[in-house]
Parts: sequence; C-alpha cells; structure tokens
Amino acid sequence: MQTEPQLKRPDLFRSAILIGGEWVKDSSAGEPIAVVDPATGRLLGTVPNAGRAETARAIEAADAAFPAWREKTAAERADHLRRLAQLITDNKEDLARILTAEQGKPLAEARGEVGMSAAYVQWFAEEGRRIYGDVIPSPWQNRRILITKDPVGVVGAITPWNFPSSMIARKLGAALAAGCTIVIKPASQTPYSALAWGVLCEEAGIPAGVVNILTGAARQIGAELTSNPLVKKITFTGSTEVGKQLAEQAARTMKKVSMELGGNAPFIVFDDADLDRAVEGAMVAKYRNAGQTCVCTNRFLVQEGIYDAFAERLARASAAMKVGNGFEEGVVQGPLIDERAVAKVEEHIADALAKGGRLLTGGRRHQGLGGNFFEPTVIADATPAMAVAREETFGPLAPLFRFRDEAEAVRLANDTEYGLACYFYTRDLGRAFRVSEALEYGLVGINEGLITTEVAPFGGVKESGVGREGSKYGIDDYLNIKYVCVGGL
Ligand SMILES: NC(=O)c1ccc[n+]([C@@H]2O[C@H](COP(=O)([O-])OP(=O)(O)OC[C@H]3O[C@@H](n4cnc5c(N)ncnc54)[C@H](O)[C@@H]3O)[C@@H](O)[C@H]2O)c1
Ligand SMILES: O=C[C@H](O)CS(=O)(=O)O
Repeated sequence: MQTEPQLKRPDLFRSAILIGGEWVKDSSAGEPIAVVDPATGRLLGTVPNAGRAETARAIEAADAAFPAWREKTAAERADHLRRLAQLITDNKEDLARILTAEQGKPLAEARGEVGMSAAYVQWFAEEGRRIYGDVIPSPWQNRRILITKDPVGVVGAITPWNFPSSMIARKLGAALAAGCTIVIKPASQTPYSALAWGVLCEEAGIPAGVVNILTGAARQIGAELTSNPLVKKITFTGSTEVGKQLAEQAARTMKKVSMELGGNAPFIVFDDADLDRAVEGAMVAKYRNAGQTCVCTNRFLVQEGIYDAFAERLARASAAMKVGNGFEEGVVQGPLIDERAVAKVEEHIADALAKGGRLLTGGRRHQGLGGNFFEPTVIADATPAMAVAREETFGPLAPLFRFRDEAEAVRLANDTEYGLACYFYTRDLGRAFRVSEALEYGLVGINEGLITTEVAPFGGVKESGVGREGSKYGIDDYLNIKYVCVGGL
C-alpha cells in the first residue's frame, strides 16, 4: 500500500519525470523504482526507471531551450529565480514533509534544508546580475581588449540522497542564473524532493526544457550525461568513488566538471577550548542528519589534558538524544537511509572495538526501534589503525583519538586523502591562525560546528573534489571566459 506524506498540495508529490516541459512515465531501463520511507519501510510510491533514451531526450530539450534562456537578460532570469525561491518558501512545510518521508531526517532539519534551498536560489538570482567582464588596458594603440563571460550551455547534474533538496539548489540556482539549462538526476532513494522542484519551476514561469528531471538507472543516465556532446558540464555531489568515475567519463568529451565528494572531517579539541562550546559544536558536527553529511565529523582528536572531561560530556549528551521517526515531536535523530548504511556503521564499530576501542555509549541498532535506527555511539581510545581513521562512516559514530601537542594534532588531521571540512576549538588566537593555515581542507570551523551558508564557498581539496558551490565563486563554474580583441581602430 502506498503511503505518501500528507500534504497541503498533493500535486507536489509527483511520480513522473520532467522532459521538455512534459511529465512522462517512460521507463526504458526497467520496472518503475520503488521508493520507501527509511523509518517505516513502507512504500511511498514508484518513479520511472529512465535510461539512456529518456536522458538523450532531456538533453535535446535542454539544448533546444538554451538559446532563448541565455538571451534573456540577467534581470529576467533573476525574476524567475526569485519567484522560485518564494515558491519554495511558500511550500516549505510540504517540501519538508516530502523530504522527511523519503530521507528520514527530523522535520526540523528538513525545514532547515528547504530554507537553505530557497536561500541558495535567492543568492544566485542576485549573483546572476553581477557576472561582470573586463576591459583590459591594451598593449596596442589600435586595438581594445574585452573579456566577457558566457554560459557554458547544457549542464548535467547528479545529486545524493542525504540532502535531496539543497544539493539541487546549489546547482540549479547557479546554472540558471548563468544562463545555462539543466538535466538533473536525483538519488533513487530520494526522488520526490527533486520532482517537486520541477512543479515549482513550472510555476515560477521557467520555460519548458530549461529544467529537466530524470529518475532511473544511474549508470545509464550518467553514461549519457557524461558522453553526449550537447552536455558541456557535469556537476556531481556524492561519493569520491563515483565522482572519479564520472570525471573520467566526462573527460572523453572534455566537459567542465564540479565534484563535491566525500569527507573525513577531523574535530580537534585543544586543552584550552571552551568545553561547553566544544561539546555543543561536536553534537551538531557529528549527529546532523544522523551523521550522514559530507561535513560530519568522522574523527574527534582530543588533547590529553581535556580528553576525559570531553569524552564524558560527549557520551552523556549522545546518550540523551531522542532517536525516532523524523515526523515525531522532539526527535533529533532519524533512521539511516538503508540497511547498507547501518551495516557500515556496525562494521566500523566492530573494527574499532576489536582494535582496542572502548565503548562509552550506544554501539548497536536501536533496541526499541530496530530497522534503520541506530544508537548514537561514542568510542574512546581510537587509533589510526582503525577503519574509522581512514573511511567515511556516514553514521552516528564518534571515535575519540588522543593527541599530545599542536603538531601531532595537525599531522593526524591531515593524514587522509580527503580535504572537505575540519573543525577545531581553542581560545588561543595565535593557535587559531597557525592551525587554520596548516589544515589541508576547503572548509574550516574555528569554535563552530555548523558553518554552511549560501554566502560562503562550499567545496573540498584533495579527493573531496574540485570546484566551489554557493558564494560569489559558485557561478564561475557555469561560465566560459571569452577574450575579444577589437582591432583596426
Ligand atoms: N561534498 C559534498 O557537498 C557532499 C554532499 C553530500 C554527499 N556527499 C557524499 O556523497 C556520499 C553519500 O551520498 P550517496 O550515497 O548518494 O553517494 P553516491 O556516490 O553513491 O551517489 C550519488 C549520486 O550518484 C548516483 N550514482 C551512483 N553511481 C553512479 C554512476 N555509476 N553513474 C552515475 N550516477 C551514479 C546516485 O544515484 C546518486 O544520485 C558520501 O560520500 C558523502 O560524503 C558529498
Ligand atoms: O552533505 C553535505 C552537505 O553539503 C551538507 S551541508 O548542509 O551543505 O553542510
């Protein structure tokens, strides 16, 4: 039995894909895909299983829509994006309920994600009007040098299940503001948030073909997006493993790529830290979205002088968290996305305990709830030999590593192929600058555990990806720079 969420606007809950302004149920890749509520296991509905044929049609529709969309003025495109941002805000409750139903996060977090989504769209509505070029002093008397920035064209976007709305906002907002058109493939676990975006894009007056949304066979859709010569850019958010595959595929037709990939965030607590602030920051940096965010702390590095006090406080706060269905009042941690995610957390815990880790709280599937629910877990005496030191857990597991001095903390923090987010707590100003400058990461939180905002560049270094989303930098990846030399003057 289908149990779609209760909405004020049931029309936002779409089980069809959007190609060239048409809602269709074509499924050339096989049977429609079942979407289940990760909290209850109940069927929410099915969505089309699109393959290469539908993807090629969507790319052609985006290509056909590109000339007229790019010819609009930046102000005209901004009007559409502002209307979209307002529609997202006006429908926040329904969009949040769809998000919690398919992804599981607590409703309060889902509302926050939808709010962030509107903020990204609003931000790029404004940024699109500030795509400035240059006039460069010419080295020649009779020539002038002009620099313009042009939209790249058709964009292929592939997004993850953990932030099914805001990961679209960061891409769609920048792409459309730049004058590009887009084909989006959301994760099969969470398609409904993306399809609701399609409804609101239509209501915002965005012309048919500018935004196309496909659900279906990831490999087939990805293969078409990365190989079709009409697609000029690929923007991907997801695991490093898949990101590398897509970048390799896209290289064969030299497409621009933006890659927002995996992380292994260290959270460093120095002896001089404000302990209350450090614990408060640790809770949000670890347990947001049940630990399923790319910027979640994966390793706690705690200086030996404050180690026991921090460990005791973090374990106590973790044990006090209310775990349950995201629709339930007061719940602060929902289910993990699926059985595979639960198994990975269990593997990391078993490995840590087998290698000398000491369990302080949690450590197992939630005894009362079962299913995909997992107890917030803190393990002390973690060491670099453990899997959690190198692999992204992507769940509610907090391993505590001990260090002696600043140099060791920096060495441990940087000892990873990832470089997305990191956090550290100190009240020493000199240390704040020394450590921030030494850490090899794209995002640094000093005495803060939640730093994402649309006004700042989001992205990583090393194997956490390339490119930046949000901020004044986020639109650059959707533009080509053109040098015009005007001669014979
Ligand atoms: N850096 C960021 O901003 C950011 C944000 C969210 C998630 N992530 C990362 O994403 C991962 C978790 O998300 P996930 O499990 O959805 O990642 P994933 O890489 O498994 O999937 C991401 C998207 O890629 C699609 N996909 C998978 N294999 C594909 C293929 N061969 N060809 C084309 N598309 C393919 C999926 O269907 C999904 O839409 C974590 O590693 C997390 O750190 C990073
Ligand atoms: O999972 C990755 C998201 O980018 C997290 S955030 O909400 O943007 O910080």
